[in-house]
Amino acid sequence: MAKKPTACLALADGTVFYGQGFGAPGEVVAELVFNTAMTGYQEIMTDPSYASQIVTFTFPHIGNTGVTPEDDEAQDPVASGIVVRWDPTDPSNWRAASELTEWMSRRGRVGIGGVDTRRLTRAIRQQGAPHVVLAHDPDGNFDIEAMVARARSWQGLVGLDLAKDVSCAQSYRWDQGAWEWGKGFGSSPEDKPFKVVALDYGAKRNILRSLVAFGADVTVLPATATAEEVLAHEPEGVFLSNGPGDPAATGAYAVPMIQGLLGKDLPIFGICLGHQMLALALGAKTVKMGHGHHGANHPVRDVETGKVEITSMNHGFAVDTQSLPQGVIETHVSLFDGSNCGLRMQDRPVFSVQYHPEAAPGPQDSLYLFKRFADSMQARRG
Ligand SMILES: NC(=O)CC[C@H](N)C(=O)O
Repeated sequence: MAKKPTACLALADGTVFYGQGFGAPGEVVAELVFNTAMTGYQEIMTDPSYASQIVTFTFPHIGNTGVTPEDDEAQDPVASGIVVRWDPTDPSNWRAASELTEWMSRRGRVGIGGVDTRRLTRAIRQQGAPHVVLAHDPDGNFDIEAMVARARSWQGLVGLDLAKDVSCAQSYRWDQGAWEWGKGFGSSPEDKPFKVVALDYGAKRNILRSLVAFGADVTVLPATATAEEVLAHEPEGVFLSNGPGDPAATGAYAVPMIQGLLGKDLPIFGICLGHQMLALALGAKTVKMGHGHHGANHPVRDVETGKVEITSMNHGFAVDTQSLPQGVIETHVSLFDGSNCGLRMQDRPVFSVQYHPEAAPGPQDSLYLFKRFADSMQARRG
Protein backbone atom coordinates (compact mmCIF):
# COMPACT_ATOMS: atom_id res chain seq x y z
CA MET A 1 0.00 0.00 0.00
CA ALA A 2 1.28 3.47 -0.87
CA LYS A 3 2.52 5.50 2.07
CA LYS A 4 0.22 8.29 3.24
CA PRO A 5 1.65 11.65 2.06
CA THR A 6 3.17 13.73 4.85
CA ALA A 7 4.10 16.69 2.67
CA CYS A 8 2.68 18.50 -0.30
CA LEU A 9 3.63 21.23 -2.70
CA ALA A 10 0.90 23.44 -4.15
CA LEU A 11 1.63 25.63 -7.17
CA ALA A 12 -0.25 28.88 -7.76
CA ASP A 13 -1.85 27.35 -10.90
CA GLY A 14 -3.49 24.69 -8.72
CA THR A 15 -1.14 21.78 -9.52
CA VAL A 16 -0.37 19.74 -6.39
CA PHE A 17 2.52 17.31 -5.76
CA TYR A 18 2.33 14.91 -2.81
CA GLY A 19 5.26 13.20 -1.14
CA GLN A 20 7.01 12.34 2.10
CA GLY A 21 8.01 15.18 4.40
CA PHE A 22 11.39 15.46 6.10
CA GLY A 23 13.21 18.08 8.12
CA ALA A 24 11.04 20.39 10.21
CA PRO A 25 7.24 20.35 10.00
CA GLY A 26 5.69 23.60 8.82
CA GLU A 27 4.44 25.55 5.84
CA VAL A 28 6.35 28.05 3.66
CA VAL A 29 5.45 30.25 0.73
CA ALA A 30 8.19 31.02 -1.79
CA GLU A 31 9.31 31.06 -5.41
CA LEU A 32 10.15 27.59 -6.76
CA VAL A 33 13.34 27.09 -8.77
CA PHE A 34 15.31 24.05 -9.93
CA ASN A 35 19.03 23.50 -9.47
CA THR A 36 20.90 21.04 -11.71
CA ALA A 37 24.10 20.68 -9.62
CA MET A 38 25.09 17.06 -8.94
CA THR A 39 26.80 17.92 -5.69
CA GLY A 40 26.81 20.72 -3.14
CA TYR A 41 23.24 20.72 -1.79
CA GLN A 42 24.48 22.07 1.54
CA GLU A 43 26.28 25.03 -0.05
CA ILE A 44 23.16 25.69 -2.13
CA MET A 45 20.79 25.57 0.85
CA THR A 46 23.03 27.89 2.90
CA ASP A 47 23.62 30.38 0.05
CA PRO A 48 21.82 33.54 1.30
CA SER A 49 20.80 34.36 -2.29
CA TYR A 50 18.16 31.62 -1.98
CA ALA A 51 16.09 33.54 0.61
CA SER A 52 12.36 33.18 -0.18
CA GLN A 53 13.06 30.40 -2.68
CA ILE A 54 12.43 26.65 -2.58
CA VAL A 55 14.95 24.54 -4.49
CA THR A 56 14.01 21.48 -6.55
CA PHE A 57 17.11 19.33 -7.01
CA THR A 58 17.14 17.59 -10.38
CA PHE A 59 19.93 15.29 -9.12
CA PRO A 60 18.21 12.45 -7.22
CA HIS A 61 20.71 11.44 -4.50
CA ILE A 62 20.38 14.30 -2.09
CA GLY A 63 21.75 13.55 1.38
CA ASN A 64 24.57 11.25 0.26
CA THR A 65 27.38 13.49 1.55
CA GLY A 66 25.62 14.40 4.80
CA VAL A 67 26.31 17.83 6.24
CA THR A 68 29.50 19.37 7.63
CA PRO A 69 29.94 22.85 9.17
CA GLU A 70 32.91 23.44 6.83
CA ASP A 71 30.53 23.56 3.87
CA ASP A 72 28.16 26.18 5.28
CA GLU A 73 28.01 29.29 3.11
CA ALA A 74 26.20 31.07 5.96
CA GLN A 75 25.34 30.36 9.58
CA ASP A 76 22.07 28.59 8.70
CA PRO A 77 20.23 27.21 5.70
CA VAL A 78 18.55 30.13 3.95
CA ALA A 79 16.52 28.46 1.17
CA SER A 80 12.94 28.14 2.44
CA GLY A 81 12.73 24.44 1.60
CA ILE A 82 13.79 21.68 -0.79
CA VAL A 83 12.13 19.23 -3.16
CA VAL A 84 13.82 15.92 -4.02
CA ARG A 85 13.12 12.84 -6.13
CA TRP A 86 13.78 10.17 -3.49
CA ASP A 87 13.66 10.21 0.27
CA PRO A 88 17.00 11.70 1.37
CA THR A 89 19.92 9.30 0.99
CA ASP A 90 21.89 8.27 4.10
CA PRO A 91 25.29 9.97 4.37
CA SER A 92 28.23 7.88 3.23
CA ASN A 93 30.98 10.51 3.14
CA TRP A 94 33.82 10.63 5.68
CA ARG A 95 33.38 14.40 6.06
CA ALA A 96 29.74 14.10 7.18
CA ALA A 97 29.21 15.49 10.69
CA SER A 98 25.43 15.02 10.63
CA GLU A 99 22.56 13.84 8.49
CA LEU A 100 20.75 16.18 6.12
CA THR A 101 17.26 15.50 7.56
CA GLU A 102 18.39 15.87 11.17
CA TRP A 103 20.24 19.11 10.30
CA MET A 104 17.14 20.47 8.55
CA SER A 105 14.92 19.59 11.53
CA ARG A 106 17.27 21.41 13.89
CA ARG A 107 17.43 24.45 11.61
CA GLY A 108 13.68 24.59 10.92
CA ARG A 109 13.79 23.78 7.20
CA VAL A 110 11.08 21.90 5.33
CA GLY A 111 11.65 19.18 2.71
CA ILE A 112 9.54 16.95 0.49
CA GLY A 113 10.75 13.68 -1.06
CA GLY A 114 9.20 11.28 -3.54
CA VAL A 115 8.27 14.00 -6.03
CA ASP A 116 8.45 13.50 -9.80
CA THR A 117 11.10 16.20 -10.12
CA ARG A 118 11.31 15.83 -13.93
CA ARG A 119 7.65 16.71 -14.27
CA LEU A 120 8.03 19.51 -11.75
CA THR A 121 11.12 20.90 -13.52
CA ARG A 122 9.20 20.92 -16.82
CA ALA A 123 6.45 22.90 -15.08
CA ILE A 124 9.02 25.40 -13.77
CA ARG A 125 10.56 25.74 -17.26
CA GLN A 126 7.15 26.30 -18.83
CA GLN A 127 5.63 28.61 -16.22
CA GLY A 128 8.73 30.51 -15.15
CA ALA A 129 9.61 30.12 -11.46
CA PRO A 130 6.12 29.67 -9.92
CA HIS A 131 4.91 30.84 -6.53
CA VAL A 132 4.26 27.81 -4.33
CA VAL A 133 3.39 26.68 -0.84
CA LEU A 134 5.26 23.70 0.62
CA ALA A 135 3.76 22.03 3.69
CA HIS A 136 5.12 19.22 5.86
CA ASP A 137 2.71 17.68 8.39
CA PRO A 138 3.57 14.29 9.92
CA ASP A 139 -0.20 13.69 10.35
CA GLY A 140 -0.84 14.39 6.68
CA ASN A 141 -3.51 17.10 7.09
CA PHE A 142 -3.45 19.66 4.28
CA ASP A 143 -5.87 22.41 3.30
CA ILE A 144 -5.04 22.45 -0.40
CA GLU A 145 -7.42 25.26 -1.30
CA ALA A 146 -5.89 27.53 1.33
CA MET A 147 -2.38 26.60 0.17
CA VAL A 148 -3.13 27.43 -3.48
CA ALA A 149 -4.76 30.70 -2.43
CA ARG A 150 -1.71 31.61 -0.34
CA ALA A 151 0.63 30.84 -3.26
CA ARG A 152 -1.55 32.99 -5.56
CA SER A 153 -1.64 35.99 -3.30
CA TRP A 154 2.08 35.98 -2.43
CA GLN A 155 3.77 39.12 -3.77
CA GLY A 156 6.79 37.28 -5.23
CA LEU A 157 10.37 38.41 -5.63
CA VAL A 158 9.82 41.29 -8.06
CA GLY A 159 10.22 44.48 -6.03
CA LEU A 160 11.22 42.52 -2.91
CA ASP A 161 14.20 43.89 -1.01
CA LEU A 162 15.84 41.03 0.91
CA ALA A 163 19.55 41.91 0.79
CA LYS A 164 19.52 44.12 3.88
CA ASP A 165 17.67 41.41 5.85
CA VAL A 166 20.35 38.76 5.33
CA SER A 167 23.29 41.17 5.70
CA CYS A 168 25.50 41.28 8.81
CA ALA A 169 24.31 43.69 11.52
CA GLN A 170 27.77 45.12 12.17
CA SER A 171 31.05 45.37 10.31
CA TYR A 172 33.73 42.76 11.01
CA ARG A 173 37.05 41.55 9.70
CA TRP A 174 36.96 38.20 7.87
CA ASP A 175 39.47 36.05 9.76
CA GLN A 176 38.28 32.59 8.84
CA GLY A 177 40.95 31.86 6.29
CA ALA A 178 41.25 31.14 2.62
CA TRP A 179 41.12 28.29 0.21
CA GLU A 180 44.40 26.73 -0.76
CA TRP A 181 44.15 27.42 -4.44
CA GLY A 182 44.92 31.13 -4.41
CA LYS A 183 48.13 30.66 -2.50
CA GLY A 184 51.14 32.04 -4.18
CA PHE A 185 50.36 35.56 -3.13
CA GLY A 186 51.57 36.06 0.40
CA SER A 187 54.42 33.62 0.01
CA SER A 188 56.97 36.42 0.21
CA PRO A 189 57.22 38.60 3.36
CA GLU A 190 57.07 41.79 1.24
CA ASP A 191 53.56 40.98 0.06
CA LYS A 192 51.28 43.42 1.85
CA PRO A 193 47.64 42.32 1.75
CA PHE A 194 45.22 44.54 -0.16
CA LYS A 195 42.73 46.37 2.04
CA VAL A 196 39.36 45.32 0.68
CA VAL A 197 35.94 46.39 1.89
CA ALA A 198 33.32 43.76 1.06
CA LEU A 199 29.70 44.89 1.14
CA ASP A 200 27.56 42.08 2.55
CA TYR A 201 24.24 41.73 0.72
CA GLY A 202 24.14 38.04 1.70
CA ALA A 203 27.77 37.16 0.94
CA LYS A 204 28.74 33.51 0.57
CA ARG A 205 31.65 32.59 2.79
CA ASN A 206 33.60 31.13 -0.09
CA ILE A 207 33.72 34.55 -1.73
CA LEU A 208 35.37 35.99 1.37
CA ARG A 209 37.76 33.02 1.49
CA SER A 210 38.56 33.53 -2.19
CA LEU A 211 39.29 37.23 -1.72
CA VAL A 212 41.73 36.32 1.08
CA ALA A 213 43.24 33.54 -1.04
CA PHE A 214 44.12 36.15 -3.65
CA GLY A 215 45.78 38.52 -1.23
CA ALA A 216 43.02 40.56 0.42
CA ASP A 217 42.59 41.64 4.02
CA VAL A 218 38.80 41.78 4.09
CA THR A 219 36.58 44.02 6.20
CA VAL A 220 32.91 43.20 5.76
CA LEU A 221 30.38 46.05 5.96
CA PRO A 222 26.56 45.84 6.29
CA ALA A 223 24.43 46.31 3.18
CA THR A 224 23.25 49.75 4.24
CA ALA A 225 26.75 51.23 4.62
CA THR A 226 27.14 54.55 2.79
CA ALA A 227 29.94 55.50 0.39
CA GLU A 228 31.43 57.71 3.15
CA GLU A 229 31.48 54.76 5.56
CA VAL A 230 33.16 52.59 2.95
CA LEU A 231 35.77 55.25 2.14
CA ALA A 232 36.49 55.81 5.84
CA HIS A 233 38.19 52.39 5.79
CA GLU A 234 40.57 53.64 3.08
CA PRO A 235 40.08 50.53 0.95
CA GLU A 236 42.29 49.70 -2.00
CA GLY A 237 39.36 47.87 -3.58
CA VAL A 238 35.64 47.38 -2.95
CA PHE A 239 33.77 44.13 -3.40
CA LEU A 240 29.97 43.88 -3.93
CA SER A 241 28.51 40.54 -2.88
CA ASN A 242 25.81 38.21 -4.11
CA GLY A 243 22.43 38.31 -2.38
CA PRO A 244 18.71 37.56 -2.53
CA GLY A 245 15.74 39.47 -3.89
CA ASP A 246 15.26 42.05 -6.62
CA PRO A 247 18.35 44.17 -7.38
CA ALA A 248 16.10 47.09 -8.35
CA ALA A 249 14.66 47.07 -4.81
CA THR A 250 18.03 48.11 -3.34
CA GLY A 251 17.72 51.60 -4.84
CA ALA A 252 17.46 53.22 -1.41
CA TYR A 253 20.93 52.15 -0.24
CA ALA A 254 23.18 49.95 -2.42
CA VAL A 255 22.77 51.76 -5.73
CA PRO A 256 23.51 55.28 -4.36
CA MET A 257 26.42 53.87 -2.30
CA ILE A 258 27.97 52.39 -5.47
CA GLN A 259 27.39 55.64 -7.37
CA GLY A 260 29.24 57.42 -4.59
CA LEU A 261 32.27 55.19 -5.20
CA LEU A 262 32.34 55.30 -8.98
CA GLY A 263 34.19 58.59 -9.24
CA LYS A 264 36.88 57.61 -6.74
CA ASP A 265 39.37 55.69 -8.90
CA LEU A 266 38.90 52.51 -6.83
CA PRO A 267 38.87 48.97 -8.22
CA ILE A 268 35.36 47.55 -7.80
CA PHE A 269 34.42 43.89 -8.28
CA GLY A 270 30.85 42.57 -8.07
CA ILE A 271 29.33 39.10 -8.13
CA CYS A 272 25.71 38.25 -9.01
CA LEU A 273 23.51 40.68 -7.04
CA GLY A 274 26.64 42.86 -6.81
CA HIS A 275 26.91 42.71 -10.62
CA GLN A 276 23.25 43.66 -11.06
CA MET A 277 23.44 46.57 -8.60
CA LEU A 278 26.64 47.85 -10.23
CA ALA A 279 24.82 47.79 -13.58
CA LEU A 280 21.93 49.77 -12.05
CA ALA A 281 24.38 52.27 -10.56
CA LEU A 282 25.92 52.73 -14.02
CA GLY A 283 22.48 53.49 -15.48
CA ALA A 284 21.53 50.08 -16.92
CA LYS A 285 18.35 48.09 -16.20
CA THR A 286 17.68 44.66 -14.72
CA VAL A 287 14.87 42.28 -15.67
CA LYS A 288 13.22 39.22 -14.11
CA MET A 289 14.07 36.04 -16.03
CA GLY A 290 11.72 33.13 -16.67
CA HIS A 291 13.04 30.20 -14.68
CA GLY A 292 16.49 31.74 -14.08
CA HIS A 293 19.84 29.96 -13.92
CA HIS A 294 20.63 27.67 -10.99
CA GLY A 295 23.31 25.03 -11.42
CA ALA A 296 26.99 24.22 -11.51
CA ASN A 297 27.63 23.63 -15.21
CA HIS A 298 26.53 26.71 -17.14
CA PRO A 299 28.72 27.62 -20.12
CA VAL A 300 29.68 31.27 -20.37
CA ARG A 301 31.74 32.87 -23.13
CA ASP A 302 34.30 35.53 -22.34
CA VAL A 303 33.48 37.92 -25.18
CA GLU A 304 36.94 39.47 -25.17
CA THR A 305 39.00 36.25 -25.36
CA GLY A 306 36.46 33.86 -26.88
CA LYS A 307 37.21 31.39 -24.08
CA VAL A 308 34.34 29.37 -22.63
CA GLU A 309 34.14 28.87 -18.86
CA ILE A 310 31.92 26.36 -17.11
CA THR A 311 30.36 28.23 -14.24
CA SER A 312 28.28 27.98 -11.11
CA MET A 313 25.08 30.03 -11.33
CA ASN A 314 22.23 31.16 -9.14
CA HIS A 315 20.16 34.05 -10.38
CA GLY A 316 16.59 34.86 -11.36
CA PHE A 317 17.19 38.45 -12.48
CA ALA A 318 19.57 39.59 -15.22
CA VAL A 319 21.12 42.77 -16.56
CA ASP A 320 19.44 43.93 -19.78
CA THR A 321 22.36 44.06 -22.24
CA GLN A 322 20.62 46.62 -24.45
CA SER A 323 20.48 49.04 -21.55
CA LEU A 324 24.26 49.12 -20.88
CA PRO A 325 25.35 52.75 -21.27
CA GLN A 326 28.26 53.96 -23.37
CA GLY A 327 31.59 53.24 -21.77
CA VAL A 328 30.33 49.99 -20.23
CA ILE A 329 31.25 46.81 -22.10
CA GLU A 330 29.58 43.41 -21.98
CA THR A 331 32.40 41.00 -21.10
CA HIS A 332 30.61 37.64 -20.72
CA VAL A 333 27.48 36.00 -22.15
CA SER A 334 25.53 32.87 -21.26
CA LEU A 335 25.76 30.21 -23.96
CA PHE A 336 22.40 28.83 -22.79
CA ASP A 337 20.32 31.89 -23.61
CA GLY A 338 22.64 34.75 -24.59
CA SER A 339 21.84 36.70 -21.44
CA ASN A 340 24.38 39.10 -19.97
CA CYS A 341 26.93 37.51 -17.64
CA GLY A 342 29.51 40.23 -17.10
CA LEU A 343 30.46 43.86 -17.63
CA ARG A 344 33.33 46.25 -17.19
CA MET A 345 33.88 49.97 -17.42
CA GLN A 346 36.00 50.79 -20.42
CA ASP A 347 38.36 53.17 -18.69
CA ARG A 348 38.36 52.01 -15.05
CA PRO A 349 39.07 48.81 -13.09
CA VAL A 350 35.38 48.33 -12.35
CA PHE A 351 33.95 44.94 -13.36
CA SER A 352 31.44 42.31 -12.34
CA VAL A 353 29.99 38.94 -13.28
CA GLN A 354 26.55 37.40 -13.02
CA TYR A 355 27.87 33.94 -12.14
CA HIS A 356 29.89 32.58 -9.21
CA PRO A 357 33.68 32.39 -9.68
CA GLU A 358 33.95 31.25 -6.04
CA ALA A 359 32.05 28.07 -7.04
CA ALA A 360 30.89 26.35 -3.79
CA PRO A 361 29.57 24.28 -5.37
CA GLY A 362 30.91 24.15 -8.89
CA PRO A 363 33.87 24.38 -11.21
CA GLN A 364 36.78 26.73 -10.58
CA ASP A 365 37.29 27.90 -14.18
CA SER A 366 36.56 31.50 -13.26
CA LEU A 367 38.88 31.99 -10.30
CA TYR A 368 41.02 34.25 -12.50
CA LEU A 369 38.53 37.02 -11.74
CA PHE A 370 39.77 37.22 -8.13
CA LYS A 371 43.30 37.50 -9.54
CA ARG A 372 42.11 40.26 -11.90
CA PHE A 373 40.74 42.18 -8.89
CA ALA A 374 44.04 41.71 -7.00
CA ASP A 375 46.01 42.80 -10.09
CA SER A 376 43.96 45.97 -10.40
CA MET A 377 44.69 46.81 -6.76
CA GLN A 378 48.39 46.09 -7.38
CA ALA A 379 48.33 48.38 -10.43
CA ARG A 380 46.74 51.15 -8.35
CA ARG A 381 49.65 50.90 -5.90
CA GLY A 382 51.86 51.64 -8.91
N1 LIG B 1 23.12 34.86 -6.34
C1 LIG B 1 22.70 36.11 -6.39
O1 LIG B 1 23.36 37.05 -5.98
C2 LIG B 1 21.29 36.32 -6.92
C3 LIG B 1 20.98 37.73 -7.32
C4 LIG B 1 19.49 38.02 -7.46
N2 LIG B 1 18.82 37.86 -6.22
C5 LIG B 1 18.90 37.12 -8.55
O2 LIG B 1 18.17 36.21 -8.23
O3 LIG B 1 19.16 37.31 -9.70
